[in-house]
Amino acid sequence: MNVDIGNALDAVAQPGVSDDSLRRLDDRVAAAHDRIERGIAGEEFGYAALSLPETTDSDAIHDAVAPLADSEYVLTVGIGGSALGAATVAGALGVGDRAPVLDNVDPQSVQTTLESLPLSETAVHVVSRSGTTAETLGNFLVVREAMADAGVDWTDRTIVTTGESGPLHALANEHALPMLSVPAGVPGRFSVLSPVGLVPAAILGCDIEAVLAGGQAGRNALAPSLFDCPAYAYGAVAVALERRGAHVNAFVPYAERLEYFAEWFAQLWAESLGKDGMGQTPARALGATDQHSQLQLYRAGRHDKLITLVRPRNRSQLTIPDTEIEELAYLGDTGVGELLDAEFKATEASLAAAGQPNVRVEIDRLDASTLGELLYGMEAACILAGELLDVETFTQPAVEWGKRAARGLLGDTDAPEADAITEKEQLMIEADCSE
Ligand SMILES: O=P(O)(O)OC[C@H]1O[C@H](O)[C@H](O)[C@@H](O)[C@@H]1O
Repeated sequence: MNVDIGNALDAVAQPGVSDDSLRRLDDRVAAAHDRIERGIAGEEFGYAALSLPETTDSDAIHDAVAPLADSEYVLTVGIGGSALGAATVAGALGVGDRAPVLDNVDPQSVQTTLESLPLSETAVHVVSRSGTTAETLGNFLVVREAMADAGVDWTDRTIVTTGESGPLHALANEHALPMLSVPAGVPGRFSVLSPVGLVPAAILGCDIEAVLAGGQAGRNALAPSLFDCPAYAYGAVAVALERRGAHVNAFVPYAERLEYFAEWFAQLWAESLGKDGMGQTPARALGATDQHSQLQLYRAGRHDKLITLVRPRNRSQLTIPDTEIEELAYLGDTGVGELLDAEFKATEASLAAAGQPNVRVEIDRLDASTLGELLYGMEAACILAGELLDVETFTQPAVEWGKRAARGLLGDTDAPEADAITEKEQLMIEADCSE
């Protein structure tokens, strides 16, 4: 993974970072790196995520999924970090269409997904560290019922990844289900390089060892200077730009297989850094598609954004045939991939010409190893950013209030937050549809 921060310098962009600021910031990066290395060495909560390429036991994953190796599909039932990692890995490795995810409680979507799957050929991967997340457990109970209705013994087709205790752990024990662990000390959004993110890919025959090797390459690339470490360069520049007014991070992969990666990054960045009145709002986009929608805002809107452009340097080609249409002759005999690369470079230059700060994140080509390096790099960048912002990177207390209010609405009497719902301030504006 390489990172080009040239278009974030104040010679190009406003807000921008000066050479002097980068050098001063690098002293803080060195101190943060020491803190991170101590956290990794001590297997401290959160920092333990950066040991996963070493601590994840891929043999244990293969052993656990062996009974499901004949599956044509893997349905992941989870939410947040317990679903996005799996979707990101499967999508990036080209098996996303065989690895659907139920990570929302939308009845139409759940129904449509279940009706679309041959449940007798589908492995179900239920993922929840706590084992109590309402959306995940609610969906799982629906999936289990659908399997029974289809005459499928759910215990033959279900694998569980969960914490060391809790209702899901107990259920797996009760029914002798294959079970793997959400690594202790690793928040869900940082757990992709563990069974949480790797089980579906393993069932579908992907090279999870190569993903972990890529993660290890990311581990080896950590260094006490942003000028020697792409991940730290990205994290440090993102913080420097946020401090100068870039309160949005528009994350734009130029590879369709990285579309879920943007979703994964959005949770990682928002849930880790959105604290104490700080944090960049992730905006997910896709190149080249969103050049025809959001680019207008990115180029001509407020200078309150960092645009992160992600691309593989090498990609497959698909020849565009010659055409008799004179105005389109320039397309003839080029490749679709070549067109996408041209649009990437043009968009990058367009943003720079408008003084909008942007950073290029590049991998050689999109494969299992570079995916592992990219995931690891963004995790390390996020942890560094958390150190520089001095926030609690690995917790997410703000998400708990709404959960309690929802449970209160559904009858959980220990949740006074629900009262706020009935006491809502109302000013209803209604259309007058009378003729
Ligand atoms: O894995 P679980 O315990 O089911 O948690 C699933 C998700 O929900 C929580 O609310 C957090 O926001 C996420 O960081 C977590 O990944």
